[in-house]
Amino acid sequence: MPIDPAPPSRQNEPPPTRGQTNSKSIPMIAFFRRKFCLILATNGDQSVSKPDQSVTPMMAQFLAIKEEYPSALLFYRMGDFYELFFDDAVAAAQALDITLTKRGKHQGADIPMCGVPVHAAEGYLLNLIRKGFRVAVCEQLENPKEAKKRGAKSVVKRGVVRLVTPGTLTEDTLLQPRQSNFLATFVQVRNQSCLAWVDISTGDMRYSPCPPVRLGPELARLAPAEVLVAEGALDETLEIINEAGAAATELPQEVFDSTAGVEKICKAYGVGDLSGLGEFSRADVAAVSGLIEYLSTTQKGQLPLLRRPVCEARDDFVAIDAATRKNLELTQTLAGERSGSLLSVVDRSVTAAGARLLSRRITTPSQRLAAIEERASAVEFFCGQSGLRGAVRTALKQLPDVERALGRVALERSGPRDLLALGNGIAQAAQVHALLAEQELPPLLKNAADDLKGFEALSDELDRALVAEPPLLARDGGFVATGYSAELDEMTALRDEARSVIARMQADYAGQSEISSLKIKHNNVLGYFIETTATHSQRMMTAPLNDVFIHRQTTANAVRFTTVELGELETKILNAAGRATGLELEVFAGLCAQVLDHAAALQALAVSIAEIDVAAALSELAMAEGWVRPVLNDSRDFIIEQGRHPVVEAAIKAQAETVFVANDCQLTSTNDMIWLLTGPNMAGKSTFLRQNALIALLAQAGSFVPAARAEIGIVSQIFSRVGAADDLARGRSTFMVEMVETAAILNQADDRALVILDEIGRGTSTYDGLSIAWATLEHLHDVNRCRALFATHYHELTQLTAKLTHVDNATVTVREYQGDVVFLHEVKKGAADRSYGVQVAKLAGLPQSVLERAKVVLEALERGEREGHSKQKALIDDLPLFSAVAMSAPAPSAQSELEEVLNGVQPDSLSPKEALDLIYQLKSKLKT
Ligand SMILES: Nc1ncnc2c1ncn2[C@@H]1O[C@H](COP(=O)(O)OP(=O)(O)OP(=O)(O)O)[C@@H](O)[C@H]1O
Repeated sequence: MPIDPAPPSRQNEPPPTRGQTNSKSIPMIAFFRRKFCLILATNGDQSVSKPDQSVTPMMAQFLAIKEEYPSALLFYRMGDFYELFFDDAVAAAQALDITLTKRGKHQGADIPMCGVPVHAAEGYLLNLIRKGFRVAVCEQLENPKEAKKRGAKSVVKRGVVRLVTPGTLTEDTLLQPRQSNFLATFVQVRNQSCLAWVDISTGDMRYSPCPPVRLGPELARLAPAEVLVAEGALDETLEIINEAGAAATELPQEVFDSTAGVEKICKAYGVGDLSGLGEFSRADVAAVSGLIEYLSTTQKGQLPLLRRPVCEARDDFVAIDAATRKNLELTQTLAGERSGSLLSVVDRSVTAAGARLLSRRITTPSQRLAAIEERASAVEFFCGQSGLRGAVRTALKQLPDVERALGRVALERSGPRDLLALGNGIAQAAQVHALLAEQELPPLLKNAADDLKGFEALSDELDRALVAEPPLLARDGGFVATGYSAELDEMTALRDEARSVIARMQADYAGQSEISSLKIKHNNVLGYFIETTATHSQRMMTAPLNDVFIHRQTTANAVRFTTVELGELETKILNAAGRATGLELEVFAGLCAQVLDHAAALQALAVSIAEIDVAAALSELAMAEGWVRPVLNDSRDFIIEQGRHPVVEAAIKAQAETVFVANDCQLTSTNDMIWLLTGPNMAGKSTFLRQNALIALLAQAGSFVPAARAEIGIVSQIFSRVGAADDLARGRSTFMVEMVETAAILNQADDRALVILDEIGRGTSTYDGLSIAWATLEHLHDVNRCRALFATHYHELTQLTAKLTHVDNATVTVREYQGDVVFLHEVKKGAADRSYGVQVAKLAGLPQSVLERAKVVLEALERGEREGHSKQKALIDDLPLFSAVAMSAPAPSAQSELEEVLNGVQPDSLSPKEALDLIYQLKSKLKT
C-alpha cells in the first residue's frame, strides 16, 4: 500500500515514546558502535555523503546519526511516521513497494524520501529484515516543547534506540511462534573453537566446542537467523553460513576478546566468578561474551533475560550432518516445505513453546540413555492416562507464550497484553499443576509439575490489575482494572466524569450555603469558580461560610468565589488525563518489576510447560498411530519388528488407497551389521532405509516409534546418502555430490553410527559405479564396523555376503502378474534377481516402442552376460543399431481412426438413417 509521504501530523511532533536510551550505557555503546559499524559498512553500505553548510538542522541531525549506522536503514522518527532519506529511502521504497518522494535539497539535489506510519512499522520491519536489511530505529528522545526551551529553531533530540537484525527479533509479529530464532556466533581462538547461540525471545543461551569441520552440520541443526563472526573470518565461513540460510555479520576482533569477555559474562549474569556458571574454554568465553556484547549494542544496553549458558558437549547428541538432515526431511522437505516433513507428522503439541522444544528434540536427538529414558517414561505415563492427557492438553491449549512475553518484559519492549498473557499463563499453569498434583508421576513430569506452582500472589496481582482486553501499548492507557489503584480510579473518574464531579460539588455547596441558585462555572481567565448573586454574596463573605468560600471577583451582576477544594479539584481535573496515563505507566512498570522478580521461576515454568506439552503430544501421537516405546541399551543392535515410515504411512493413509506394509530390520553386532538390500525399482527400498533411520532418531528424541517392537543400541551418528541433486552453485555434479557425501560417511562413521546408503555409484558408468559400491561396502564392514543398510541395483554385490561375515542380503518382494509387476513392499532375507526396471518404466508411461526395444536389448545383454564377455559383445553387435529408428512408426490405433471419422461428422446435418449407418461403420472399425 503506498504511504502518504507528508502527513500533517508530522508538523507537530508528539512526546517521546517509551524505550529511551539507557543513559548509563551511552559512552560504552557509542564507543563500540563506531567500531563495529565501520565493519558493518563493508556489508552493504547505505552511507550518504557528509553534510554541507546549507543543510537544515534536522537534516544535519539525520546525517550525523546515519553516519553511525551506514549498513542499516535508518528509521528516523518524525511524529507519527518513520521516515527514510537518501539511499535508504530508495532501497526501502523498492523493497516495500511504497511511494518514493522527495523532501528538500542536499548539495543542490533533491533528497529522496519515503515513510512508514509508526503504528504499522512492525510489518514493514519484518519485510525488510526478511529481505536481508538491518534497521536502526531512531526515536525522538524529548518532546517538542522541551526542544523549544533551547531556542525556537532547536531540533528535537533523537537517538537510535534499537538496531533490528534477523537474530535479534522479539516481537510476536516478527517471529514464527513454533520456531526458535537463533543468533549464533562462531569463534576460533588459537586451536580452540566454539559455536554459541542464543534465542533472545526466550533467553535460551548455549555453547558447544565446535571444530571448523563441524560448523556446517551444527548450523544445519540450529538453522540460526544470523551468525556473527570476527573480522577476517568471513572468508572461510561465509559460504557455510549462507548455506544454512543465515545472515552473516562481521564484527571487530575486540568484540570477541576472551580476556575482557570474562567480565562481560560475569556482569551479564550477575556473578563474581565465571566458574559459578560452568566450565569455559577461551573460545567459549569469546563466543558467549561476543553474543552478549552484540545484544547489548543492538538493544542499546538493555540485555534480554538470559538463561545460564548451557554447554552442549558434542557426544551428548546424535551427530547428523547437513546432507543427512536434508535427505531425511526432518523439519522440511527437499522442496523446502514444512508439510510432509517428519516434524509436521509428529508434532501434536498444543503450545508454541512445546512445538519449539519438540523441534529441538527432533533436530538434536540425545545419546544419553538416562535422559532418553526419562523422556520416554513421561510419554508412557500419558499413554496410560488418556483422560488425564486430554484434560492436560485442553488446559495447555489456553496457555499463551509465557517464554516470549517474559522476554519482552525484560527488554522493556512489552505491552499490557504481555502482562495479561503472563497472568493467564500462570493461572493456566496452576490448573495443569492441579491436574497432575495427585498423580504418581515419573521424575521428569514430577519436576516439571513442581515448577508450575507458587505464583498465586503474582497471578492475583496481575488478575486484579489488568482489564480483560488491554491495548497493545502501555502508552495507550486504559488497561488497569477499576479498583486496583484508588488514585488512578480517582483520576480516571475525574477525567471521564469531570462534569458530574463538579455537579456533585455544586449541590454540596448549595446545601452548605443554603443558596440554591449557587453555580460552579468555568472560564478561561479564572478557570473553575463558584458564582452567586450580589444578594447572596454577603452571607458567603461572613462567618462561618467565609472560612470555606474565598472571594475572587465581583462583577456587575455576580460575585465569584473559589474554595481550596475547588482549586484542588481544578488542578486535578486539569492534570487528570496526564496523571491517569502517568499512573497507568507507573502501575505497568510496577507490574513488570514484579514479574521480573519472578523471572527465573517463570522461565522454569515456561520450560516445564513445554516439557509437559511435548510428553503429552508424543503420547497422543503414539496412541493414535499405534507406536511403541523403544527399548534402548548400550548394545550395538538395531532390532525393529514391524517398522513403518511415519511420513509415507501418513501419506498412504490420507489417500486411503492401500495400507503401509510394516517391515522388520535386524542388525546385530554378533550377526549381521549390514543389510544389503536389492529389489525392483519402486519396491520400497528407500522407504525402508529412511524409516529405520527415522525410528532410531525418534527413539533417541525420547519419542515412541512406529513399530511393533524396537530394541536399539544407542546410535552416535546417523548418516544418510539417499538420492542427490546437482549442486551447480558449488560447481558439483550429481556424481560429485554423491561422492563427497559418501566420503564424509566413510571418514567419520564410528562403530555406533547408523548409516543408510541408497544406490551408491549409480551416477557413473556401470563398472565404475559397481566398483565404488563394492569398495564402500567393504570399508563399512571392515573399517567403520557400523550398522548399515545398503540399497543397490548392482546385483553382483549380493555375492559379497560369502566374503563379508557381517553382511546379509535382504530384498523387497514383488510379484509378476501377466508381464506386469505388483509391488508387495515386503522386506525379506535373500537377494533379488532382477530390477524390473522395464516394467516400472511401463507404469510410468514410456512409449510402447521404447519399451519393446528396451526388452530386446535387456534380453541380449542378459544372455551375453550368461555366456561370457566376448559373447555379450557379439550379441550387442547383432542388435541392429538403428532398429528403434528403423522400426515402423506405430500403426495408428483403432481408437484414432474412430476419432478421425468422428471428427469429420457434422451431427446437425445427419439424418436418422445416416446416424444409424455411422454407428455401424464405427462398430466395424472398432472390430478391425
Ligand atoms: N512398506 C510400504 N508399504 C506401502 N507402500 C510402500 C512401502 N514402501 C514404499 N511404498 C510405496 O512405494 C513407493 C516407492 O518406494 P521407494 O521410493 O522406497 O522405492 P525404491 O525401491 O527405493 O525405488 P527406486 O529403486 O526406484 O528408487 C513409495 O512412494 C510408497 O508410496
